[in-house]
Amino acid sequence: MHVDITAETRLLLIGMPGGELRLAATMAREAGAEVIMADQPDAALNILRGASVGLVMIDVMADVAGFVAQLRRERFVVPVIACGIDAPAERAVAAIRGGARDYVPLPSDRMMIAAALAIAATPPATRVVGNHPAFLKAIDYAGAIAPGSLPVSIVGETGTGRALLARAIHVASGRSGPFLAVECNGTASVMVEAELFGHRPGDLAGVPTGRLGKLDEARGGTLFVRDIDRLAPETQGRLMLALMDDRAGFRLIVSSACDLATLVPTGDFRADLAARQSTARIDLPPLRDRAGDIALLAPHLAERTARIEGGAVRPVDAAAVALLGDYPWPGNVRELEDVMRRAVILARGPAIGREDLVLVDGTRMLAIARPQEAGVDGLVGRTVEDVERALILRTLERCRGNRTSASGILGISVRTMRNKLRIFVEAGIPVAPAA
Ligand SMILES: Nc1ncnc2c1ncn2[C@@H]1O[C@H](COP(=O)(O)OP(=O)(O)OP(=O)(O)O)[C@@H](O)[C@H]1O
Repeated sequence: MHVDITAETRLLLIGMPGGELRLAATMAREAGAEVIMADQPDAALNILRGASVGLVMIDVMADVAGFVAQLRRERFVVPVIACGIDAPAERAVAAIRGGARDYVPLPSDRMMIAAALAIAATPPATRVVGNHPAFLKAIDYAGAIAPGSLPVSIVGETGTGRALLARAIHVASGRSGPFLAVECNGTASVMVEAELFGHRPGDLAGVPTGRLGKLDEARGGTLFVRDIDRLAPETQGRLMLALMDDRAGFRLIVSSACDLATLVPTGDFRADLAARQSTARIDLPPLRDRAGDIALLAPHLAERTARIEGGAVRPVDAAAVALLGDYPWPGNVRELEDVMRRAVILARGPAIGREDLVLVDGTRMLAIARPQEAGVDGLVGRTVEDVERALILRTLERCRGNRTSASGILGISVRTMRNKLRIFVEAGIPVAPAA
């Protein structure tokens, strides 16, 4: 089972009292997992109003759709997974249609259920792997500023390990409070506001109850705001006001795709918030710029998934590492992690080999590998313009339409890239849609 539970790990389980699920949850809790239990969706909502939860698991026989609808009404952003023991397939389908992110069939053995719940409620590993000089510089700096409460911004492309580093800073800081995360990218601003600031009873139409915001809940701990460059201007203002209050009592770490200062002149980001948050800025390099780290990361990620999700722990052979090093990784370490998760399942031999490496759409990495011998000779006879166009389109395709990653690989600005693509489109040449 893989669930991206961002930074929080507290698991809320909704299951009938006396049922197998509840008994297993008690066992998982006794073994040290952070599991909160509720008998009914209503009781679960009450818990959510007062405490942050990273993941909700709900018995598929409960009213999943009704529960998810109420979560939306109250603007909660939390993944909901339906689960059941020998449940009929229609219930699972209905749960997904009702808004559950996934359905997880649980084993019938109570010990096994307890183990599955314990995994879901285990904090993600904070081991940070890599030894490229630019990466080490970032890690050393993070270690140096971890103690205390200096505001930190972590700048890097998606999947470069920004959340992992934020958590590592929190752990190294020794702060006793919780580590809580708020996601800005792809989350409606009303939802982000509710997550950050909570609301009082009656503030939301049709919702008589109030709810605690993460700003209050993070007291004594760390609040991690992911992709803060996507935060709406009004919310930036509210956040800045809250931060000016001396009693805030939490450390704010943010991640963004670019240096916040560069967004100030265009009016996309508040100057005061950018300045405050840039007290310490850590730049995480994209994976393609530290391809040497793949030799360390690939086996680490394969072993981690094998241990968490089950599967044999196999080494990664040298040819596979070479093939991985040849790919541009638009999704960075997260994408590599996903490739290794599939490889753990696919591998049959003594080691993970090239044939076990598959992209998200099922394309084998071997099939798209750059022919090593083609070289410049193969280009003789073609015009520079023609070769440039082919290179741009192919790189864009490999980056699945992501303009920023493709232009980074090509060493041109996003603006130049967009201009070129516009010219291609005008000439009737098909261009991969923006990711
Ligand atoms: N240097 C690293 N060592 C070990 N694991 C890593 C490293 N960098 C990233 N990971 C793993 O890769 C995955 C993605 O990392 P993370 O969530 O921190 O990325 P991110 O930059 O916050 O991106 P996004 O916002 O898209 O999630 C996580 O599972 C994380 O544990």
